[in-house]
Amino acid sequence: MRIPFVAGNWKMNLSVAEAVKFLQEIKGKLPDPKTTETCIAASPLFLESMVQENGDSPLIISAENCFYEDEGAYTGETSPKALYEMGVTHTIIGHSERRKYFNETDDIINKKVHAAFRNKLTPIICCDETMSRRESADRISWVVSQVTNALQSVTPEQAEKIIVAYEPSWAIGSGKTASSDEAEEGCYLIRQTIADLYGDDIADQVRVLYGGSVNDENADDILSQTDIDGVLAGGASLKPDSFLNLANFLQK
Ligand SMILES: O=C(CO)COP(=O)(O)O
Repeated sequence: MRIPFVAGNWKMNLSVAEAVKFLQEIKGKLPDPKTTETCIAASPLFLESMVQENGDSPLIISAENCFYEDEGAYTGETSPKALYEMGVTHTIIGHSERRKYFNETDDIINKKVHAAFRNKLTPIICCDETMSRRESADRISWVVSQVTNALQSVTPEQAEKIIVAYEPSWAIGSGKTASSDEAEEGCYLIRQTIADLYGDDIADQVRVLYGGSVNDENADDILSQTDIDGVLAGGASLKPDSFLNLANFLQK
């Protein structure tokens, strides 16, 4: 039985003061984590204040990215070791914006997945699909190869803990959500790839999320799909009310 996972990715938005206020506003209003786990991924600048403000609230505090080395001469990078020390438990890895603007390759993403596990962080691995890929014949192999490459040398014990998000970049920030069938198809493909790599038992445990213009109007359709265990929302996670609507969706 997979526990639904509702996550927000704030990207490079809000301020430290706004982040803290957001956590104050949602405190006590989140679902029981036995029924739905909730998570916000934020800038590393905010994370320490957020962990402190969060206290024993069930909200999971995640980074949006981390580097693949623990420490060293890597100016400007975010250490996964320091994230763990700070009380952060999860990190997004391989978001399409990292792939597009920061040239992250599958190889870098795989190294980051290992760095996350080495530092006891749960990776939320994003799998992209551009519109040109969607329209081309190799789109299935593109999704399969991103998952396969991200998981190179990842053990079955580690693999069962990962969270994977299908986030077609043509649906991100565009207001154009994938239809529930398109979203299910992408998430199904990811689960099948994990089954091919690690077997059905592990594939059945891994949470697969959909992300791309999710809001409280389309969440119903998306979350009712068999292979979609939750959402990774950008814009709709920036306001406490709309995040709470998504977080509590399954309790209604
Ligand atoms: O990129 C996303 C989450 O990681 C999705 O962003 P939007 O929900 O704003 O489209």
